[in-house]
Amino acid sequence: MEIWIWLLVALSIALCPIIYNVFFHPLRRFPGPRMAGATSWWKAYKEVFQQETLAQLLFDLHRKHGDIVRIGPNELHFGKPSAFHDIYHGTNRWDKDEGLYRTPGVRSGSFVFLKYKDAKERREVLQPMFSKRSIQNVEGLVWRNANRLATAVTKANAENCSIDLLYAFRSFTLDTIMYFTFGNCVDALDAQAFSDPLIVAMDASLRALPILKNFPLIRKVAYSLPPSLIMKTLPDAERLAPRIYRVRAIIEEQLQKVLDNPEKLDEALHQTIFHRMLDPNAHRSKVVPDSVKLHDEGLTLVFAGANTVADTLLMGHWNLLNQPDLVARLKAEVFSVWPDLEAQPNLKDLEALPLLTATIKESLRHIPSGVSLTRVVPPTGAVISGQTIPGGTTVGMAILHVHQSEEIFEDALSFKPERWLGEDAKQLEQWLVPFSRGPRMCFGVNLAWCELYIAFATLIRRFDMALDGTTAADMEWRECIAAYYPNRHLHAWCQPVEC
Ligand code: HEM
Repeated sequence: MEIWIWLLVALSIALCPIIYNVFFHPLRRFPGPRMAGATSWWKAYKEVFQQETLAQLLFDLHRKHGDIVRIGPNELHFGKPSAFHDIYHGTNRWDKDEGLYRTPGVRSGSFVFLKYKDAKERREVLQPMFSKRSIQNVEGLVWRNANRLATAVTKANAENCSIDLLYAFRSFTLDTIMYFTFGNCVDALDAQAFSDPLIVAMDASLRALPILKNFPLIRKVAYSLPPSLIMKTLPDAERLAPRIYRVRAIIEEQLQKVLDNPEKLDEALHQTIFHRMLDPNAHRSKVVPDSVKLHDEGLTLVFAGANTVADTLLMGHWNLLNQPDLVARLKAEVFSVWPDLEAQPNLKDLEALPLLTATIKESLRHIPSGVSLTRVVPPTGAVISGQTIPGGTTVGMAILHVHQSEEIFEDALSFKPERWLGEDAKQLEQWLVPFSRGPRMCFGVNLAWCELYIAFATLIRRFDMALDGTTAADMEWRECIAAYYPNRHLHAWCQPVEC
């Protein structure tokens, strides 16, 4: 047969799925960009080649196409805030979607378990460590790290340097979650300019996420080789090894220290997460997971717990530093429970402060959560936003579409803590969903709030801060599973207060 006939056959085979997706797929009746319905390459093109955040594009797409937009051959995004509660409802035991949750390259771990059953079993092991009472036991750890943060900021200021607040906050949250997980940490807070190799590596690895998410084959190859092998065999690995391996290698080192010497955990000042992970009685099966599974859990906990809290601190401080009046009122409020610098308050005192609490809520509303948290509709189908959705469809919504909804939040893009102090604040609470909702909602909530109270109070009480030329363009962010900031991000001068 002539070569052109073979080419024609190959082309027809390649076109078959596109023809099916456009003309015969059960989702063909849902509106959206034609290319998005035809092929998953549309999403890949937007996220990888145009480096767009889909959730931001989706504001326009929802305006054009309505409340439901088809953004992949088998995927719908919902834009009406009430749809969030339809999808992430407490009774929905829907699977997480492989397309998104395989991105980190691990198959087990609380965040990435696809099946509710597996997630529930692991949650039974870990959740007791995150209860309000357990978190009271790590309050000391959080204060210690907040004080280390303040010391490092003071030192940098004495050297006439402004502070890279993104890296400073990430160092604080990384040391905290890592110590809480493994009973040891990399001491990122001690690194010059908050640039510990792990902080730099984690930041760089975030930029690879769009490729890893959209190209499963590249992801499989990249993750199939053990990081230790890559680090050993690649010439000049320290400089050349993809940053993502570096992150894994460092976390593996922390875990190995624990596995080699489990009794070392007892030297920690409180119970750690790995105390529980390594206790056979904590598991339903009475068996401790193998070392790969332990590593996967350690990695996902560190990723889930570090950047999210740091992003909230970042967005809060960016907005505060643009509103000096608000900072003055906050300072006065924090001062009321912390008059003497040497006698720091406890978490309970901070939790009673209305303006500080409202500021944290408003910061959580402003976090860059642009990923559609995708779920798979069960075979029986479901009703979402008043529409019947066929079983097997991937559905989701980015939290941003709830938090920036003008239908719910008046002047939604403005940072106004007062909205959480007004008469209708109680009603608004149901629309503050930074930790998501339902059976897969975040179980790090209490730790997150503890870190946020203590870090906000520490910086507000101990420093007079001013922007070091940061502009709105510097604060641009992108996200396809975890946010990163392609520009300069937040830098501020931090002058320690005397008393
Ligand atoms: C402000 C801080 C935080 C925010 C905004 C946040 C947000 C979220 C969100 C939206 C989810 C649901 C993701 C999904 O549906 O796939 C989630 C899940 C999760 N978060 Fe957080 N989180 C924060 C802090 C933490 C902390 C401190 C930890 C501690 C390790 C943590 C651990 C987890 C875990 C393990 C999951 C997966 C739960 C599951 O799928 O069953 N998070 N988080």
